[in-house]
Amino acid sequence: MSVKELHTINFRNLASNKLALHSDLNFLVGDNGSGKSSLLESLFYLGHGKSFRTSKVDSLIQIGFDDFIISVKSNENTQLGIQRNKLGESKIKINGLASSKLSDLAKNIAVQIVTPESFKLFFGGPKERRKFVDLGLFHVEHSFSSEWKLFQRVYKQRNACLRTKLGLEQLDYWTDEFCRLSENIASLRKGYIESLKQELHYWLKIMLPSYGKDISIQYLQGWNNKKELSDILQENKYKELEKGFSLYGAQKFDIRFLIDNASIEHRLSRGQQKLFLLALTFAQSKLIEQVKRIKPILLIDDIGAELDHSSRKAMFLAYQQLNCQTIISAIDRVALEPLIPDDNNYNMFHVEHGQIKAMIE
Ligand SMILES: Nc1ncnc2c1ncn2[C@@H]1O[C@H](COP(=O)(O)OP(=O)(O)OP(=O)(O)O)[C@@H](O)[C@H]1O
Repeated sequence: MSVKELHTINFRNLASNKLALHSDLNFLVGDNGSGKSSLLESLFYLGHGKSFRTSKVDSLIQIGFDDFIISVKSNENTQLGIQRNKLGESKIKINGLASSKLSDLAKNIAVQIVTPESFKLFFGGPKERRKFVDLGLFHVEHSFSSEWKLFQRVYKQRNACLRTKLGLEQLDYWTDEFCRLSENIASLRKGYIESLKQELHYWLKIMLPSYGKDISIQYLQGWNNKKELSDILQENKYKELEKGFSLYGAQKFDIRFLIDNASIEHRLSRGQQKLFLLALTFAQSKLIEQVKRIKPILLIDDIGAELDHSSRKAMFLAYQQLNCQTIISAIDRVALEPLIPDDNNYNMFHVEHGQIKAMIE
């Protein structure tokens, strides 16, 4: 999918803005605090039903208003919209029809983002890495979403037995289910990470050619992979009862990015790490595109941060092969120079005090 028109009302500092987007490449230029990230956030919100910056919906609604609306028309004639109010109530519309599920929106639009905060993938806790992998899996592996929902239900029930110690006779039942679902989910994740690794190498060859072949992703499934999960849980039964929650299982998975067995963050500079993040996101976008009929939309916030001229050029070479609708923001036009195609086939927007205007180049 590519967005033809994006309309925001009362989202952050963006009052009412209607943007006619280019089907390939779009640039947003504006000073600090003008509203660039907010615009990217609005499109991300439509695709994910949540922000990449906050879990507080109130802070997304423009100060002094009660709700916000984000809607898009696609080049394929799909119309999607979401309205969210201060009480946390959402109204979702897909092609004019009301829907009650945020996941229905995500079935129609896939949005990927790289921001200066994306470094959390290396430096943050496992939560960020789990989110990244599961987002890809949600789009690429159809059975993942239902297996994961089921797993979470069983995980909660098992934890309740461990915590309250009231349903100990039921613990064995929930443990069997927990093991079965953990194994299923671990195998889906493992398969996905194998595909991601292969795809990643293609993009690293373009963006980080001198490191590409030495980079690998290590998958840690959430328990020692040389043992059966059921045996581990049996061995640790009293430890888990003492703690009151599950210590092993699919909820505990993590991934590591390595160069010759050393963590990436110790071997690559900040700029190189950003190129790695972009390569990873491009790889994920490509996998999503291969499986879904919907092409992902790629958002890159503050491209100038961390990347020098030649890194931005390398990113542009890769972008040209990606063939996804992309919106890139920067503080000034100079930061965008290595990315601007000679054929003028792009749209440029200027953002100022929450107002977005198309610029004639
Ligand atoms: N709910 C809200 N209502 C009104 N204004 C808001 C709200 N939330 C945030 N803002 C303001 O919106 C402005 C735009 O923020 P945003 O992060 O989009 O800027 P930006 O253009 O991406 O800046 P930078 O280049 O510094 O990243 C900020 O000044 C912020 O204080």
